[in-house]
Amino acid sequence: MLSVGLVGARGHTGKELVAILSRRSDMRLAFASSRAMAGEPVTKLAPQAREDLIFEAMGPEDVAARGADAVILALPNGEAAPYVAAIDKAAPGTIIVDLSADYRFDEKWIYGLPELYGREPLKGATRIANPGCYATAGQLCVHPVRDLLSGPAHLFGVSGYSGAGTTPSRKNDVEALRDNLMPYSLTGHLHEREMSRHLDHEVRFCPHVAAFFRGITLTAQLSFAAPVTLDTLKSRYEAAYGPEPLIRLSDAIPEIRDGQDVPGAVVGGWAVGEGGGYGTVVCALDNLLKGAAVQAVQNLALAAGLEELGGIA
Ligand SMILES: NC(=O)C1=CN([C@@H]2O[C@H](COP(=O)(O)OP(=O)(O)OC[C@H]3O[C@@H](n4cnc5c(N)ncnc54)[C@H](OP(=O)(O)O)[C@@H]3O)[C@@H](O)[C@H]2O)C=CC1
Ligand SMILES: CC(=O)N[C@@H](CCC(=O)OP(=O)(O)O)C(=O)O
Repeated sequence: MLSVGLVGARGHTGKELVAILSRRSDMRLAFASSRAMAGEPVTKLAPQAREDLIFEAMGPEDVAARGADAVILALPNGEAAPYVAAIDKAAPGTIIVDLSADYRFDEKWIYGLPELYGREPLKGATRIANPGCYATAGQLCVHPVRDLLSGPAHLFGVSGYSGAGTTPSRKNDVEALRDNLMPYSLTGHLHEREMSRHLDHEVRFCPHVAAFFRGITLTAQLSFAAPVTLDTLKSRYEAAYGPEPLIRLSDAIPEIRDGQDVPGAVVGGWAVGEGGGYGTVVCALDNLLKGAAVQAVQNLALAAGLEELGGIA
C-alpha cells in the first residue's frame, strides 16, 4: 500500500485528488493539508474521503517528517520549493508529484505526460513535474504532427474558471465572467513556454476564461510545410493515440461538454484547408482531471510501479 500525503488538499485539484486516491485500493491518503480547513473532516469537501481523515495545517518540515511514500503538492505556483527542500533533507527517497509550474522547466525533474513522452522515464522517478492543463491539451494536438509543420502552431484555448484556482481574482469572479469571455496573457503565457519547450517546436498560445466551472477546449491551427490530406492528418493521431485508454479520437469537433467530468482527453474534429497547406485540430479535456489530478495519479502510479489507471478509469 503506497502512503500518499496531499499538500494543498482543499483546492480545486486537491478535491479531485482526494476523490481519485479514495477509489484506489493500492494507495492510502496518509494526510491532507489545509490551513483554512484545519481541524475539519476531509469528507466535508470530498465525501469519498475516509471518515477519520482530518485536514491539518502543515508546514514543510511537518510534511517531510510524516514519512509518506509519496507527496503530491497541489499548491499555487511559487510555493513548492520549501516543501521540496524539506523532503530532500529529511526523506529524499519520497516520490514528489508537483502540480504547479515550478519544476516543469527543471532538467532534474521528469515531465509526466505519459501518452507523449513515455512511461519508461517515469518508472522509479522520485521528482515529477505535472504538466499544465492547457499545456496538456495543446501538446496532445501538436505532438503527432510536429514534423509536418512550418512555423509555430497557433493555439486558442478556453478554460472554465476553476483553472484560476480558489484565490479570488477577476478570472474566477462569476459576476465578471457572466455572459462574457475573458482573454488574458495575450503573449508569453507560461504554458506557451512550457509547450514550446517540451514539444521542441514553437507554439503561440492565447488563453481565455469563461463562465463555466470546468473544462478546456484548445483549438490548434497548423501550417504545413508541404500539402497534407485529411486522411494523412487523421492517421497521425490514430497512430499516436489508437491504443491510449485516456485519449478518445473524434471526427466530430470536440466541445467543452465532451471533456468535462471525464478522466481523459478527446482529440479530433480534424479539418484541412484548401490546398492542404493548413489544418485545424481540437482537444477537449477536464482541466481538473487529465489537466491535473488524473495525470498526477497516473504519473505517481507509473513511478511506483502500480496500475496506471486504478481509481481513474
Ligand atoms: N485548477 C486547475 O485547473 C489546474 C491547476 N494546476 C496547478 O495546480 C496547483 C493547485 O491548483 P488549484 O487546486 O486550482 O489551486 P487552489 O487555489 O484551488 O488551491 C490551492 C491550495 O493550496 C493551499 N495553499 C494556498 N497557498 C498556500 C501556501 N502559501 N502555503 C501552503 N498552502 C497553500 C490552499 O489551502 P489552504 O489555503 O487552506 O492552506 C489550497 O488547498 C496550482 O499550482 C495550479 O497552477 C494545474 C493544472 C490545472
Ligand atoms: C483560467 C486560468 O487562470 N487558468 C490557469 C491555468 C491553470 C494551470 O494549469 O496552470 P498552472 O500552469 O499554473 O499549473 C492560468 O492560465 O494560469
